[in-house]
Formats: sequence, structure tokens, C-alpha cells
Amino acid sequence: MSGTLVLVRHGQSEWNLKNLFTGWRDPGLTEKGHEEARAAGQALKARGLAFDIAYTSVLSRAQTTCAHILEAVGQSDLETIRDQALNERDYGDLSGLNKDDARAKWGEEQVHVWRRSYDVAPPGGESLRDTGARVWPYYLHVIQPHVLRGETVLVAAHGNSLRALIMALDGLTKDEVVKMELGTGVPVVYRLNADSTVASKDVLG
Ligand SMILES: O=C(O)[C@@H](CO)OP(=O)(O)O
Repeated sequence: MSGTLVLVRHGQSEWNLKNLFTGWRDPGLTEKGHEEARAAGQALKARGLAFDIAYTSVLSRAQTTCAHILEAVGQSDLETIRDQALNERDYGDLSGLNKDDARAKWGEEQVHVWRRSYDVAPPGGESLRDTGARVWPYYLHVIQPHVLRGETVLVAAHGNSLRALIMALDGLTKDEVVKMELGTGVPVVYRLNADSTVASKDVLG
């Protein structure tokens, strides 16, 4: 057995609440989002988890979530690395549009394909494959070495950047990833084997 990898999608953001495509735009958390992030921290504390290092994106909703979790576990001073590689999928021209307005304009099916398919990019944006092409190398070269040294690592990021990571960790097919949703503020705890395969996965919530 090796180390532990904890993935957490940020708490509800202002634009999640307004039902807007967000991508690389930078809204803050709602009050509910702050609460979700604190609750994630409490759930991790209740499991007795303490972190060796934390990673987050350059977007404030993920950074704030990370800070709430570290505060809840009593580790506010922990080394935290911020990197654009962990950012949300870039939604391109859809960024800032209302998701229901987009469905009315382009149809339910097309919008679902843009949101959840593996290899169809929204106009001017990234497909999940494109997102994975920056998230997965960052995970392999920067994050995974810590886990393989037996450390416990926190990654506070985004719905689609974490879907890309989970797709690879769980070995999901393109069809399976279409159905995968990640709740806001729900920690996913992986324990890895020494050969980097997944020993166990626990979704807290
Ligand atoms: O708008 C976004 O950036 C993402 C995450 O909130 O939305 P979706 O779940 O539609 O991919």
C-alpha cells in the first residue's frame, strides 16, 4: 500500500447557482458553497486525515475550498501549490452563457454532448480529452510522486478537471465518463498501491 489522494470539487459557486457556464471565469463561492467546503473538511477530519501537501487551480472557487478544508483539519499553513493545469475545462464561447438558454438555442442533445462527452469540444473551448491532456501529465509528474512516497495529498479543483483525472484513475471508457457527475464539496478518497494502481476508492457523501 502506498499513499492517499483526496480529490474535492469546489463548493457551489455564484455561477453554479445562476446556472451559467463557468470554465476559466472566476466567480466566488456562494454561502452554501462555503458551507459545503467546510463540511468536506470536517468529513476528512472525522476520518483522521492529515495532509502533506495540497494542490489547487488558479481559480478562486477551488482555492477558497482548499483553504476551508485545510482550516477544518487544522492545517491552514500547509504548503499549497496553485497551478493552471488543474483549472476547470475551458468552456470557450459558452463561458458566461446560461445553460438553459444554450439548450434553447442549440438543443438539449448538443449541449449535453458539449458538457459531458469525451472528445467533442464546445466552440472555442476544450473537450474533456483536451482537459485530460493537461491534467493527467500534471498528476503523473507532480502529484503522484508524493502519493507514491506514502504521503496524503489534497487536490481541490473542478468538476471537469477532476472528471478527467477520475476517468484515468478508474479506467472509465468514453461512454462511462459521459454519465459521471461529481458533486460540489464531496471528497473522493483514493488509496494507491505502490505500483500506482488504485487500491480503494471512497466517496464521502
Ligand atoms: O460551468 C462549468 O464550468 C462546469 C462546472 O460547473 O459546468 P458543467 O457541469 O456544465 O460542465
